[in-house]
Amino acid sequence: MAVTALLVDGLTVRFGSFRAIDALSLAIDYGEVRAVIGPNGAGKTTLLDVISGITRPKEGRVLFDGAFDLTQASDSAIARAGIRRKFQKPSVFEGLSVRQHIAIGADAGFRRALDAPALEDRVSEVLETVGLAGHATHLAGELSHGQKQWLEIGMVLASDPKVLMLDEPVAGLTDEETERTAQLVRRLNRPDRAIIVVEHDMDFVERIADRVTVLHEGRTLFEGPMDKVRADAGVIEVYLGR
Ligand SMILES: Nc1ncnc2c1ncn2[C@@H]1O[C@H](COP(=O)(O)OP(=O)(O)OP(=O)(O)O)[C@@H](O)[C@H]1O
Repeated sequence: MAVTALLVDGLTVRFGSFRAIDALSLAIDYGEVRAVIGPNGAGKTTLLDVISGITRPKEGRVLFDGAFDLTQASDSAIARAGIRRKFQKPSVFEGLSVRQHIAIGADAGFRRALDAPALEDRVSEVLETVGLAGHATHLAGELSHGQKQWLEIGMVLASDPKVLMLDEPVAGLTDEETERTAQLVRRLNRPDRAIIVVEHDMDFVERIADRVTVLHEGRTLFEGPMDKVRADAGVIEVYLGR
């Protein structure tokens, strides 16, 4: 039986009189990669902002593990609970090494305190996972755009997240980098982790997502596997056919 990681329940976010999220309800399970797609302004980033504790809703709840209402918690408490996000634009520290970045991610985020050897092991494991082991001593400023994206994913991963949110992870990447990112996201999938990806690249979404939620005007227009999403007349009309 699938276990729900996040339950979004009757969520409404208003900016003035405009409803960016409109009575939205959805559930995201542990063990799944969920893509959230939809046209510009559909409310995708706003949803991630609510889950991260950056934006407060007007109504509704977001329950983590069935009990912890994220809409009542601070962004730091949410991060400490293991709900982590990679923002759209990479913002690495150009003068720090790749290894230092991952160590910061592990040190700042890991839910169990790690002693020095365990921290080293964790950093090496993450470097291997994100494909940057060969660049460990390089400065972040020397990395390509794609490598910076993987470095940021590595920083988040180093904290051992239970919920991992990726906002447009392949924007601006080459086809080869996109393919490597798809393989990486699938590797990050685990039974005790939920992964949420907001992305406009539909071929990438097809490669990574177990299920897809299509948002339109702050509501769910369609939810299901990508082949059903591609075939849905409503989704084609408001998004895919454009
Ligand atoms: N702080 C804000 N103040 C006013 N309006 C906002 C604010 N943040 C978002 N909005 C509006 O809410 C709507 C949803 O925005 P959001 O960024 O969530 O969309 P999105 O689906 O992520 O779009 P995109 O694909 O372009 O990133 C948009 O119309 C946007 O202009």
